[in-house]
Amino acid sequence: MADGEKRIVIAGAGSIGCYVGGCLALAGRQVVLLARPRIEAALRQGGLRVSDLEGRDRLVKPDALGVNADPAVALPQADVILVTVKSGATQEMAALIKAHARPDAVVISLQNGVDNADRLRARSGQRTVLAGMVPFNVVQSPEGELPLRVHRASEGKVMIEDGGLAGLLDVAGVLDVEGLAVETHGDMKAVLWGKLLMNLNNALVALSDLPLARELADRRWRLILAGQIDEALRAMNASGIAPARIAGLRPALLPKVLRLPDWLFKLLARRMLAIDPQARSSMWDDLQRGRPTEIDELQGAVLGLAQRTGTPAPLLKSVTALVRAAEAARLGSPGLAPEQVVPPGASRSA
Ligand SMILES: NC(=O)C1=CN([C@@H]2O[C@H](COP(=O)(O)OP(=O)(O)OC[C@H]3O[C@@H](n4cnc5c(N)ncnc54)[C@H](OP(=O)(O)O)[C@@H]3O)[C@@H](O)[C@H]2O)C=CC1
Ligand SMILES: CC(C)(CO)C(=O)C(=O)O
Repeated sequence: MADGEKRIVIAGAGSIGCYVGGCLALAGRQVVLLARPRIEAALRQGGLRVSDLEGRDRLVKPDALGVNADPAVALPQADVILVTVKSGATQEMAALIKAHARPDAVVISLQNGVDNADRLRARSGQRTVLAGMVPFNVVQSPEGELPLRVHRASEGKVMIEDGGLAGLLDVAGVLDVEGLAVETHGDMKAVLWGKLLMNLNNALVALSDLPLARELADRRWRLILAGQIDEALRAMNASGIAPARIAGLRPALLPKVLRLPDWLFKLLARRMLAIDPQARSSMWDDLQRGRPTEIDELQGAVLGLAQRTGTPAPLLKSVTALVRAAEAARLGSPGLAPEQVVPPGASRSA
């Protein structure tokens, strides 16, 4: 079977799943979106609108979309399964894949966090599982809007583990299509830890209620992000983890760039600030929808390293506690000011 004919199942059609699945369907790939009934109904009724920062705005008509809410129907069709559920649902999705997918289906995690591919590997049977990393943010239209719209609000290439599947699957050949740039990478561990450094900002966006571009433009928030990254780099260094470059920058330079005055940051960090004014973070989406966040897989992963290596992490602890409180309150983003996030006595510029 030619790579372009492989059947791709999107396991968890939300923001990332609908964006990736929509681009693939528009490129003529055979795609089935495994969705919750609410999203299934919206897609069947209005189709899927897929737009991006570069000005593309395309519609996949309802009859051109494969969508199903039943894993027993969707998963057995897959040659390739792209897992796009939040980390808290990885285990459940792994069990569904084990129960319903063909043994030769290749599973690819397109999730944040550093160990979702390992979780899938451990629980989805003997299948080949590859780690992936999505660098861009996707904004989903408010519930009820038809057609459901997913907008890629920033840029970047999706990285997927070079799995040495010679002859079996040319990952980039299947997935690299218009609107979705995909490349393989030989060291996904470094890529995922590098991405996690940037994802430490997801919580700040979620706590502040600010769009990402406005939050990053404010040095008071950048100092908190820089402080978290310092703590994370110390814990990673003590654990022998070397994160990959982020937004073209060596990780050690990130805190320095983030601490620059606003005017200089805006000048030098143009690539980091190329973001749609509406984009926030996936953790903000979770707080707004009253769902559990990925704080355990993001700040929590670094806190685990810090605890094991005895490196201090007061800012990461404070941010984690605030996100947990907001999750428990289920009132959406608490709209905190930067001063409310820094623990008493701690320095943002540590
Ligand atoms: N959003 C973004 O911009 C970015 C997200 N990411 C990462 O990508 C991953 C996915 O995030 P995102 O797309 O935002 O998440 P979403 O919550 O928007 O999408 C996940 C979807 O999967 C659904 N789902 C969960 N379990 C099942 C199931 N068993 N069967 C069918 N559907 C299911 C969820 O429904 P329900 O909620 O009802 O359970 C939800 O609709 C996360 O790890 C995130 O961190 C990475 C980069 C950017
Ligand atoms: C915002 C972005 C793209 C980077 O932090 C992200 O990964 C998310 O929203 O989860």
